[in-house]
Amino acid sequence: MFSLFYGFWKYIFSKTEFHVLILGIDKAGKTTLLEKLKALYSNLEGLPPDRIVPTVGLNIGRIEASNTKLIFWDLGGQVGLRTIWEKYYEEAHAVIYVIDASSPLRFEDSKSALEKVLRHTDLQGAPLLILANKQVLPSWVLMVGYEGTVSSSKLARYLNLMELDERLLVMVLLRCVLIWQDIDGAVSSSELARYLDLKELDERPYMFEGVSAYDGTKIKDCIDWLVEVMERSKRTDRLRARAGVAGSLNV
Ligand SMILES: Nc1nc2c(ncn2[C@@H]2O[C@H](COP(=O)(O)OP(=O)(O)OP(=O)(O)O)[C@@H](O)[C@H]2O)c(=O)[nH]1
Ligand SMILES: [Mg+2]
Repeated sequence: MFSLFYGFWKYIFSKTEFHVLILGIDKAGKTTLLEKLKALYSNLEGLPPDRIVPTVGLNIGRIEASNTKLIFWDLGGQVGLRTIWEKYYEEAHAVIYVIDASSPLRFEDSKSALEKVLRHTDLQGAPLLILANKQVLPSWVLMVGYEGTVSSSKLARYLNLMELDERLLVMVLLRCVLIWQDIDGAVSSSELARYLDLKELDERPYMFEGVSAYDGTKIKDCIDWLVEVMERSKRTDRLRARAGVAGSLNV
């Protein structure tokens, strides 16, 4: 009798748990996003961006949002590591696919990696959130300003490199302008959607959104959407039914 009540109590009050895969090619900003999620939804600080290194194995993050538990699996995006992704497909309720929207030269690689993900039968019907990341500029770029030229002395003051000789300073300046132009070119989520022109999205819920994993812009809106679609998704029903069958076989 007790176990019956306990089971009922657990059914009513326990929070639904969802597994969300964070995928995308290397340097897209997946781990930065994971650390930002931890910071936004828990008391944990989350690693600052300058302490994040390329992922080789798996990073796991747990948060609670909209009365559910979300478990994120963040995998490495380097070419040799992408074969590991599919080992996690079967258990995933949804996928967040991160794209560096400031690096058009890498869009083709992002697109083909994503198409491969979408073709995999183990991810059938999984809701998909595509993030056009890096929409917000780092603080030093904001400081020197969008318009007008950056004076070398102003930049030097900020970089605190006054002791370098002039030639080196010019090189540093050139590098900064290159980075600046790259970031300045971040494409919007709708432009990215047009470029990707994905064909296999029909039966799954999906959304494109421009975000910044650095400062958290739009991240909470994305998580709200994701929770809502996972709760309504047929895939969630299928995973639940399978877990139920597995549970009853274990009794
Ligand atoms: N400007 C800007 N840079 C970002 C943003 N998010 C991540 N980055 C930078 O992008 C680089 C790669 O970030 P990671 O989070 O390590 O990328 P990743 O997708 O986890 O890369 P792998 O682990 O190699 O697959 C780092 O230098 C980050 O600081 C962002 O929103 N804006
Ligand atoms: Mg990473």
